[in-house]
Amino acid sequence: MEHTAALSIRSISKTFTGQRALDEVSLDIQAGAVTALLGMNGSGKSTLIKILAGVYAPDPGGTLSVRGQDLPMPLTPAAAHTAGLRFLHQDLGLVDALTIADNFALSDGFFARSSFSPVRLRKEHANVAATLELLGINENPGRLVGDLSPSTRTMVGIARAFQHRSGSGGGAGSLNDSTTADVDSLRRNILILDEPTASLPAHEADRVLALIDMLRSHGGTAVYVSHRIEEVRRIADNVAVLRDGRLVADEPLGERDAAAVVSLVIGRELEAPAIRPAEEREGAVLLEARGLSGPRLDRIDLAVRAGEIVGITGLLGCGRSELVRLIAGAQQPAAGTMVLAGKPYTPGSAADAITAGVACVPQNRRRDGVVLDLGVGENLTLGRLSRYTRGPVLNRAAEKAAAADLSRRYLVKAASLAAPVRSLSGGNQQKVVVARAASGSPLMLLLDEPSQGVDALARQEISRLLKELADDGVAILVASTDYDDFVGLADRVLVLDRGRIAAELSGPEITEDGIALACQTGAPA
Ligand SMILES: Nc1ncnc2c1ncn2[C@@H]1O[C@H](COP(=O)(O)OP(=O)(O)OP(=O)(O)O)[C@@H](O)[C@H]1O
Repeated sequence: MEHTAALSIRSISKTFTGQRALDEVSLDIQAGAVTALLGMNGSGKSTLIKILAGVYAPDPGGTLSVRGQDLPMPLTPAAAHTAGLRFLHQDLGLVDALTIADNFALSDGFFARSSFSPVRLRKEHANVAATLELLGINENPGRLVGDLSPSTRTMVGIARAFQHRSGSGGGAGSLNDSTTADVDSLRRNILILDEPTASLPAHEADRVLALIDMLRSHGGTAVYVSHRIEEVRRIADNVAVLRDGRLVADEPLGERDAAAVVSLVIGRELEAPAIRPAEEREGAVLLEARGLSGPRLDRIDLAVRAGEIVGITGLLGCGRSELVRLIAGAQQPAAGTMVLAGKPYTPGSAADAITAGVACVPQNRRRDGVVLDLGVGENLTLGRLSRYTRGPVLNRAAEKAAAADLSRRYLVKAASLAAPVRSLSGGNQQKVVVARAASGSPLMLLLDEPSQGVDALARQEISRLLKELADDGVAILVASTDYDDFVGLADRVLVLDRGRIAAELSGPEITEDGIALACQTGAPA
């Protein structure tokens, strides 16, 4: 393994209005190794990555160099690309309606030309096939991206980042030009991934990690952002930690266990979660579903008691999210009935569900969970303004105080309550969604992948607040593919398999390994 710096970051700072997101960050990224870039929500990871990508200009004074060569500052996206910096952002930037090969061509500016020439098309397909093969991706370049599994899409996104144009001149687009990747391009470029596995189920994430492993075995260099500590332990050689915009650790991962990595990130030890006494879970049945069916669900019977926390998990396509959507009124069942608090429950929309007392934290927070251009405070109290009005008059002070209280309890890090949600880090946006859903005094709270992109401390805090809600009698249903979400939180975990409940775990059976096994075999460990 080489030990030179592939990328040197020197004195990089970034100030947004009213907020210093990065403060004199200096860091060497070792060549031929995977560096995990860690930090709590809002610590500055994405800001640093956007500076490396040439998307944000840093404050004057900092420098960047790749293999000893200074980069022009402020960096442009084109100069970052020329220097060999390659990025995989969370939204992969792939077009579902196009084939893998067309997506490769699109990013390289070949699209318009290549689509009309059968000769070029064949050649491009062969090149794309070679690139996929080099990275161990067993897919036909002619397949539509929309038909790929989530992990394959991510892997295709990585492969595409490594293509480079080679050719024998004749100008861009000549028949001898081609896009391809070879071992040299894997070694030469630096791959920077911003939470590539955040929305992938654990077993799908494994495939992406294996690909990064393979990249390293070819001598490749990667910077990897993740809140999933087990992944970091598996993949990283080095860890660099940002806290409040400052670099506070830059060292080899060594033999650190998960707790040690977490304390490096949060700056102290994470306390063990409190166990809920059993008597808290003995409420009356609040929601009862019978024969609930939909495109992915097959006659589900389910009862959730007041004060109970029930987990729902399963492998890809098991029907987990559909179950949440049916109960949340976002989708209508093909068959089956539901009863909520003793009354028939047939929500025709999410608004109906909320009126009936069922609140939901949806999976896609940017689309369904927050209004990005409204302030943090307004998002927190959205839909609940009647609480802060007397007659026609809105009591702004009461609304503000309620928003401030929620923001404090859910550890939302924002410049101010007036800051638009768009300016928050991903994890902090998620905390706003959870806080709002939980604050409306629901009878039942549904959460779909609640810890996506949320740091370890906030995750534990959300867990603690969910337990408090359950202690107050709220029925809670948590759908997740991150089995760690259930440990120390759920009273029961239901494992779905092809639309049916295949296993149920409770009490001490609820461990990451126990759930993983039940997901694979359909039976509790
Ligand atoms: N466009 C922006 N305008 C104003 N403030 C911003 C903007 N982008 C980021 N910030 C602020 O900069 C800080 C760092 O945010 P950043 O997105 O880099 O965090 P992060 O470490 O990537 O967090 P997460 O783990 O939640 O994704 C945050 O306090 C955020 O509110």
